[in-house]
Amino acid sequence: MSSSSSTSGIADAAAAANIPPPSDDVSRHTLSPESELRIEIPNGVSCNVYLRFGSAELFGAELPPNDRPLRLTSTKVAIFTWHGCVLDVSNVDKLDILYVSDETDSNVAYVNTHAQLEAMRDEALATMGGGGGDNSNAPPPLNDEEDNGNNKNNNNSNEKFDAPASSRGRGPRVLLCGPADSGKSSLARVLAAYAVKLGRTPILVDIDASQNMLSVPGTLAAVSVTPDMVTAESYGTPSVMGGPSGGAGSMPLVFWYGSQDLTAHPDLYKAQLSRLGNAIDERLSGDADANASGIIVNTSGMIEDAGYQYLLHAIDAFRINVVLVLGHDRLYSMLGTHIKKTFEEEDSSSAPSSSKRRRPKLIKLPRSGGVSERDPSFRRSSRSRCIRRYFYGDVIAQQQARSSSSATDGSAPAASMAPRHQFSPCLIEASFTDVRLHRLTNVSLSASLLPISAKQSTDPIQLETIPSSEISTRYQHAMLAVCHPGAVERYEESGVARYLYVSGVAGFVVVERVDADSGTMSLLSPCAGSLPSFHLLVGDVFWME
Ligand SMILES: Nc1ncnc2c1ncn2[C@@H]1O[C@H](COP(=O)(O)OP(=O)(O)OP(=O)(O)O)[C@@H](O)[C@H]1O
Repeated sequence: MSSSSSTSGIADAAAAANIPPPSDDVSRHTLSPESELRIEIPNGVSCNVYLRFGSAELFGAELPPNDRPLRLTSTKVAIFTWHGCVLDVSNVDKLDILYVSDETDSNVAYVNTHAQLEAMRDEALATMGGGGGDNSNAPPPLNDEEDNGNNKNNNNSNEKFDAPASSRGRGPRVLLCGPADSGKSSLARVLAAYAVKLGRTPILVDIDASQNMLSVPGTLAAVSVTPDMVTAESYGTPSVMGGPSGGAGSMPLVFWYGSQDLTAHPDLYKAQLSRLGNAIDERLSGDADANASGIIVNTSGMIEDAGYQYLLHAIDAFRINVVLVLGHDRLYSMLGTHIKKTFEEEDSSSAPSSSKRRRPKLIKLPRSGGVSERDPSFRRSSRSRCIRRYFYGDVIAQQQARSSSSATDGSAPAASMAPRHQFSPCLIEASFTDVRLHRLTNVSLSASLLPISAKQSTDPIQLETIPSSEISTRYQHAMLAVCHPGAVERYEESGVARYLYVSGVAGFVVVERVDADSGTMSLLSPCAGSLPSFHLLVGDVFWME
C-alpha cells in the first residue's frame, strides 16, 4: 500500500467517524500507518495535540483519547502511529517545525530490538523454572543500603568488577550509547514503555548527570518503571518524573554527583556508577520477575576519552549484556574490539566457567531522522524546567467550589476548574550553625579541613565541611542535596565520607537567600515541614526562578 493511498484510507475512515472540522488556529494532520508528526516547540511556547482518530504514541507512551489534549511546552518530539491516525495541533503559528515524515525505519528497528529484549526476558524466566521463581519474600526496595562494608565495589572506583558467579535468570541489561542528540533518551523511553505495556517492570537508569530524565541535573538515578510513569504527558517533558518522590508510585534512587560536567569528578562518578550497579543487583536478586525485566541504562553523549572510559566502566558496573550503539560506526567498532579482546582473555583464563561473565551483545541502531540538535540555550532552559518541575510539579486543573455569592442566577454553587501547581513548595529558614554543608572534592585535603571525626583515608574522594563562618552569598541559588538521616548516622559514627557520597539522597533544596548579617539562609523545599536532615551536599548546580 502506498503512503498516499494509506493516508486516504485513514482520511476516509476518519470522515466516516464524523470528526468535527478543526477550528481556525488548529492544523489537522492525517498520518498513514508507520509515519510520525515531528514537532519542535521553541522556548516558552506551548501547543495542544488532540488525537481525533486512530491511535498514536509519544516515545512509546499512548496518546490520551480525543477529549483530553496533550499539552506540550518548549520541547522537540515525534508522535508516531503504527496504524494511522488524525491529529489536530493548536498554536501552529508559534511552532518552529511541524511536519509529517514516513521515514521511520528507525522506529521499526527499535520495535525489533524490543522484541529481542522480550525474548531474553522470556528466556530468563524459563531458566528460572517456568517463570515467577521464588517470590515468597517481598523484593527489597531499590535502595542504597550498604552490605556491611564488605562489598569491594563500593569504595574504590579504580577496581575492576566481577560479575556475580552466575547470570542465570538474568534478563536484558541494556546500555544505550552514542553521541549527543542521537536519540538515546528517547529510545530508553520507548524501550521502557514497550516493556511496561507487556507487564514488565524494568529498571530505568540515567547516568547522564548533565541532564537526567529521572531527577534534577547533577544526579545519577534509577527507578523501577511503573505504568503510571509511562504517560504521554510525562514523556513529553525533559524529565520523566517530577517532584521529590518522582510523582509516581515507585521511589527513584538518586545519587548526587553535584555537577553537570562529567569530567569534573571522575573518581566520584565511577564510584557512584559502581554503587548504583550494586544497589540494582541487590534489588533484583530477590525478585525473579524484576530480574527478568532487566535494566535500561541511558548514558551521556560523551563518547571520547573520559566519556569512553565511563562507558566501559558502566558496562562492568551494571553487568550489561546488551549494548545499543546509536548512529556512530566508530564507537560501535571501538566497543566491538574492546569486548572481543576482554572476553577472549577471560574465556582463555583458568577461572571456573561459572564465574566468567557473558559477552555482551553489541547492536548498532540507526539514529532517527527526526532527532534534532538542541543548542546550549535550549538545553539550559530544559534543565531549568526540570528543576522547576521538581519543586512545583506540573500545572494541573483543580476543581474549585464556586462561592454562593458568585452564583448570580441564584442556583446552587457549581464547581469550576482552576489551574494550579501540583506541589506547594515552601521556604525553610535555617541558621548557619544548624546546617552542615559538605562539598565533595577530588583533592586530598589537609586534616584541618576535615570534620573532627573524619579519618583521613586513601579514598580519592574527600568531603570538605564548610565552616559556618565561610557560608556566604556565593551559595545563593545553589542546589543542595539533602542527605538521608541513615547515611548521616553511618557517616557520623564512622567518619567515612563514602557513606554520604555513595548513598541515595533524600531530596533537594535550593538556597533562595543567604543573610550573612543574621547568619541565616532560606531554603526552598518541595514540601512543607522540616528536612529529613540538615546535612547538605553542595555541588555546582545553581537555579534561579
Ligand atoms: N523522531 C523524533 N522526531 C523529533 N524529535 C525527536 C525524535 N526523537 C527524538 N527527538 C528529540 O530530539 C532531541 C534529542 O533526542 P534525545 O534526548 O533522545 O537524544 P540523546 O542522545 O539522549 O541526547 P543527549 O545525549 O545529548 O542528552 C530531544 O529533544 C528529543 O525529544
